[in-house]
Amino acid sequence: MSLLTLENVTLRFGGLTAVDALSFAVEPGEVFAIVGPNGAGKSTVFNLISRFYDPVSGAIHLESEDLLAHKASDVANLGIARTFQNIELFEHATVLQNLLVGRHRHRRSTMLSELLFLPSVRRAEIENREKVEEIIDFLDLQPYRDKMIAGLPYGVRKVVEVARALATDPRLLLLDEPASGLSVEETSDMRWWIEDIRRQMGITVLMVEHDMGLVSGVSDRVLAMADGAKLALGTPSEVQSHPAVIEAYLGRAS
Ligand SMILES: Nc1ncnc2c1ncn2[C@@H]1O[C@H](COP(=O)(O)OP(=O)(O)OP(=O)(O)O)[C@@H](O)[C@H]1O
Repeated sequence: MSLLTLENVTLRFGGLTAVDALSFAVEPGEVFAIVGPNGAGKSTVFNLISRFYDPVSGAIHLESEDLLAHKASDVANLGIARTFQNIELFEHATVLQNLLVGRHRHRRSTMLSELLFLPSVRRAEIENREKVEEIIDFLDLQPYRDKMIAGLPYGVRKVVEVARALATDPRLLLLDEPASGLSVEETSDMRWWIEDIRRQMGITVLMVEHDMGLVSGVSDRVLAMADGAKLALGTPSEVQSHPAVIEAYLGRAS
């Protein structure tokens, strides 16, 4: 069974059809990229999956779970985590604190049990700390562990955002332009992080990305969109050589 399925999903902003009868499925364990010119509808697709927007028609499933029956606040509990195009972290908190916030959904305690600091609360706290330390090590964030986000270089913040998403223990990780604003070297590091997240953590990755080097290097399959609709779907090389894709990019450039 596919991990994520979109069937005939349409979303309009007033008269503009931002996503137009779009269907695709993401298989467990794959890295799946969505590419397309500015305004193609890529971020809107992420916002639909995250339940920020309600489609006017169509269906979205996480395995057999009807995502449209859930609110945005349920999405993390279902196992979907995301990063944002414009990094969204708590600026005046440390890396460690930001990651612990990411663990929030794993807190099953009540306020009373927390006040009494019951053994179950203590155990959960230790488990959360261990998980967060594991992610800090995994993404080489040890040197920044106790640093405030506000003072960190942009490239490090991008990695912290990925770390915070991983702290929720997702089955599906949505990365919104993971390479935007990164240097060539940082983009290459990001490629290896994505590869490791898939291979070592077994997490399925769905990303929106403009950097075709990163997309080709790390993706199993690519969906190319324009004007809210599917232009092509296949391996990176199939999609890059697809006439409709070439036309869409050259058309916008000219
Ligand atoms: N909240 C909104 N209200 C109105 N129109 C919107 C809204 N969000 C997006 N749009 C429009 O919907 C279309 C798709 O936008 P979207 O941001 O999904 O594109 P994108 O492919 O992610 O572009 P980019 O690569 O520039 O981020 C665009 O025409 C955009 O102007």
